[in-house]
Amino acid sequence: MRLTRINDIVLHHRLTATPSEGPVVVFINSLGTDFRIWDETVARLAGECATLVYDKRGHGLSDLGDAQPSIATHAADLVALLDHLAIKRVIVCGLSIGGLIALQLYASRPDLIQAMILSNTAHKIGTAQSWNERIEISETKGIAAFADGVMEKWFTPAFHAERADELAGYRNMLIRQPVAGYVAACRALASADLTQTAQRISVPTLCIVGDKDGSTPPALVRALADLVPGARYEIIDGAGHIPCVEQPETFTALISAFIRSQSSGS
Ligand SMILES: O=C(O)CC1=CCC(=O)O1
Repeated sequence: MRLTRINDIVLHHRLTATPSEGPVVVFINSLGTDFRIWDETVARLAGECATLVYDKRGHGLSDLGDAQPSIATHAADLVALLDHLAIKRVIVCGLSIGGLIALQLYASRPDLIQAMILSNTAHKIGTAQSWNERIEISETKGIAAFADGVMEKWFTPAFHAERADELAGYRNMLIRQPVAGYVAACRALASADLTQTAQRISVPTLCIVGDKDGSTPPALVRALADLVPGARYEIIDGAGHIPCVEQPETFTALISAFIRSQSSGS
């Protein structure tokens, strides 16, 4: 693990050893999570490609900074992190708000992106009203006031019934998230619309969604895939909003095949 000052904030990140060949895949986490959500994916990809995970600004161990960050601020942080690590080209995999950051990275620095994996995300997520309501409850009552509702969106009923310990742990991850960082991300989401960027993408793109995603449902992710020229669209059965946690084997198999197809050019 590394803690590095970038763009005037400390960013928490971890780069696995770079194999001599093969791409670097960078993973961008979702609202209210930190980079531990990628643990199973990173472990399964070991030996196949290098992986970079990091806690975006205001999440996990990373600082928030003084000003309200936009999606563009988050993308600029990733540009600076890649620069710091001397990484010139990546396959970017963004979950939810992480997908918006990936799209923004493409808008500002397409030269850095070899291919994109957009998991459980969309060109626009929620409405200004829905995010403002969440901000208000976060600031007045705390994240715990709506955490159970969020868990219903993140994970399927089967996960709730059969994996109670993991559910408790991920609920803890959400409610221990600093409110200021959470609210700042909600504000960034409220004004983000990456529709035009999605329409301009000219790198191979894979869109993934859980069949029971309550935050970015299949129809919304399908709409994103329809915007991106030539994008592939895959549904993972038995997953909610965070398939890398709920169905890591299927999730990794999908992205692994996509990564291999980038190396072989198929
Ligand atoms: O918390 C949620 O509802 C899920 C979510 C929306 C944007 C994001 O990053 O996570």
